[in-house]
Amino acid sequence: MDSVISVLVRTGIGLASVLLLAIVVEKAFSARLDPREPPLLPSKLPVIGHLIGFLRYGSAYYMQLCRNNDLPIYTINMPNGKTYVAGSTQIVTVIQRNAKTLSFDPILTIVAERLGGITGRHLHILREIESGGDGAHRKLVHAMSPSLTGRGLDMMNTPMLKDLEGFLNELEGQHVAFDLWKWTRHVISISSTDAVYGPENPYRIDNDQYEANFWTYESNLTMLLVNVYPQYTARESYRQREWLAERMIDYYRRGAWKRGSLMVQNRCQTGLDNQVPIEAIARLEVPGGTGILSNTVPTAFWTLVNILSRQTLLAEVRQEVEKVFTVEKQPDADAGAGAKEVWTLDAAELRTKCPLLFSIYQETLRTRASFASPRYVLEDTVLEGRYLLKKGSILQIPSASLHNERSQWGDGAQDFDPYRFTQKSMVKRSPVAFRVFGGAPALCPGRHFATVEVLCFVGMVVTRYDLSPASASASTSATAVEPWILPPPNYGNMAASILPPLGDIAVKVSTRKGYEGRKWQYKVTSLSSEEESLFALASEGVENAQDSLTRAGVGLWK
Ligand code: HEM
Repeated sequence: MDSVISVLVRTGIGLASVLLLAIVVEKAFSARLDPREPPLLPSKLPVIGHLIGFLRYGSAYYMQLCRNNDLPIYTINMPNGKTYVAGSTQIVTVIQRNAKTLSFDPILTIVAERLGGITGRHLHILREIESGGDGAHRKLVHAMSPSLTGRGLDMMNTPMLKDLEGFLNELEGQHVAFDLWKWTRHVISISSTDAVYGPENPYRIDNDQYEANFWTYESNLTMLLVNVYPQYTARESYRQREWLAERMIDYYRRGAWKRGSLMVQNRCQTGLDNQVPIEAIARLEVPGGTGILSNTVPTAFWTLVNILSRQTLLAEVRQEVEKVFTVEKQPDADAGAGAKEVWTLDAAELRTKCPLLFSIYQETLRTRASFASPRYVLEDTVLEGRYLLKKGSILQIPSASLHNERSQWGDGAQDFDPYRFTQKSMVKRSPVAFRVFGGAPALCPGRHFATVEVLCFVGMVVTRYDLSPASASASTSATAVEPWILPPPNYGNMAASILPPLGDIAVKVSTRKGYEGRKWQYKVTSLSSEEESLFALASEGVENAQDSLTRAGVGLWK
């Protein structure tokens, strides 16, 4: 008994000492804060309180802090140093004007080293110039943008849509319940990566083994990012990373990249021109998979279930999308002397003539985004003449707090309103209020590709099929009707800006009555430059985007 008491007493003294030490450190930290720096936001548990919040909720934690505080920008104390959190459109507008000193590039280096496993001389070549490197990684990223618009985009859309066609045809033969999340993940993973990597797509290796290993790696990045002897502390994801890297190195060494998309070719050629060894180019593709897939897959999933779970909305979307199909009769051997109807969905028309579907897509992104854009402060920077950001600190911009700002989105800012982007809003909105694809200097180059893919996937699924939830008890019954219960987001995922669901969602599928026996296909037509600017969204030539959207009658901005 005595020994139990003495253990309790010792533990109590130990905890009290740790707490005391933490309070002293926190006090010392606040004393070091320059009065011009954003105000300090203490955590309930000194020193590690914010870290615990971050580990629990990921980037969504920054949004929660913003929601509970009225400050446009503040400072929090993290074990790795000072972090500023900017959560108002007003301050983010100013931040974007300071893109030279508030840089994304050191983050690219962290990604290359910790998530790609690149070290030594190879890392030095990639590292940002401001930290003494050769700056090649930024060049590789810049090389992507031109190949993800115009002809390069069409070249990727063609195989991606061909794959979608095949996967969606297979659903006709699906007579047992299946997990809608895992199915969507597989369909989008293979369709996207076939488009990116071409006929020798590594994701298809060994019966899609690369795909399976990639998702295990992707969902366990935290300890790799922490980077303390990752071979021991992040054993599983470290092993997956190396396995994935080996396959990518093989793809590049064989020259398979020359048969891939313009995006892959441009990246690789730019790397070679800048003395980046082929092994390092290949290794970058491992975390590169998170760029291509980690947001597109959940966006496709949530957009789809946002529609399927609302019967009236589903009927409206079907009516809208059906109008853009062209229908032709084709002689059909299976139908004897009869002819088969061929229903063709033009990807460009879907993008420009379906304002409701496009609105639901944007609203899904707005309400589901939980990402914080990280920026590294390269030089002391003063915002609005009053907030000093000190060199060497990290700045986080949680998009979700901008997406919930009532001055920008009105009283229903937190509600999912499928019609939000179809109307001319009465609220005058800042261009940075919608920040799903980030902003200068790191605006997402893949947004056009992702937009086409998600709209085409969702538009075709809802037109062809009835999908309904199947509970475990009724999973094989064709008649039971279950209410949709959407899974919660997985806050533990560090890779995604649009969080994946936590858990399964079993559904059953059948071809819609009256829609059987048709042939379904997509058609790729190029976007006009005006149409492309529909997808410019936030921050990319903000003024131009706003003009084009207004001309096109899309109520994104006012
Ligand atoms: C719905 C799908 C997608 C969403 C929501 C999304 C979102 C984002 C966000 C929030 C950022 C960070 C920007 C910042 O920090 O300001 C980003 C960057 C990036 N994304 Fe995407 N993304 C999507 C699809 C894609 C696709 C399909 C690709 C590639 C084909 C891609 C490639 C990239 C790259 C390379 C960057 C880094 C840009 C830079 O450093 O300049 N993304 N994306």
